[in-house]
Amino acid sequence: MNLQELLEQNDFSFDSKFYKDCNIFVGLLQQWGKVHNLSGRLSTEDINENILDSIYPLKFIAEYKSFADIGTGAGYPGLLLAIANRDCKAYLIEPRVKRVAFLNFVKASLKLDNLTVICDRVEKVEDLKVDLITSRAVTNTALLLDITKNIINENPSYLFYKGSMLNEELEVAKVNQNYKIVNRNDRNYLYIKGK
Ligand SMILES: C[S@@+](CC[C@H](N)C(=O)[O-])C[C@H]1O[C@@H](n2cnc3c(N)ncnc32)[C@H](O)[C@@H]1O
Repeated sequence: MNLQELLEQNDFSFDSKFYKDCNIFVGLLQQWGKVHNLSGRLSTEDINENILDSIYPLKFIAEYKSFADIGTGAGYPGLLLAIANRDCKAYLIEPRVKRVAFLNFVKASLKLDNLTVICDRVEKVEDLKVDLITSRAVTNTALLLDITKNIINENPSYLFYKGSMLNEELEVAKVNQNYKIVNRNDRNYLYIKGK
């Protein structure tokens, strides 16, 4: 099944530019990934599944004008969210130089003018305020809430891509705001909504 069929099966409808951009991303990741060990699985099928995982929350999260993705690695989820919505300001925060070089290469190749890649650990980032924080496979919820304090607007929302340990993490993090968990296969998306 190709990417368009996979996404349409999940009730998404994107224009042809989105699919063209994604295909370029897939090709670049497969080229760079072999040389630089950017991401574990590089088959088109695995990358397509990661693309779906990255953008799936667009079904249920509220609109946002800006977001920062913490620890984007080879692109998930922040790069795909930036491709899917070119009207919002996207910041990808990633300290590893080779990964940052790859993200900037994709940015230039796709002319993603809405995207800024920051080569640093999020704790060290200054002079940035965003509406939404996203993160997948970086650290636990409590720590994510703590290390992103510097870069949030007054009413931030959070979207964390989690697995099965989410309930324990929620207890530790003492999340008592308005939140919801959306489940898809082994994935639990934690969405903490700003006021
Ligand atoms: C396991 S990878 C996950 C990459 C991507 N989010 C994914 O799901 O495929 C974790 C990434 O987080 C980055 N990272 C770790 N600590 C970080 C921090 N404090 N601030 C920003 N990025 C961080 C690492 O460099 C690494 O690329």
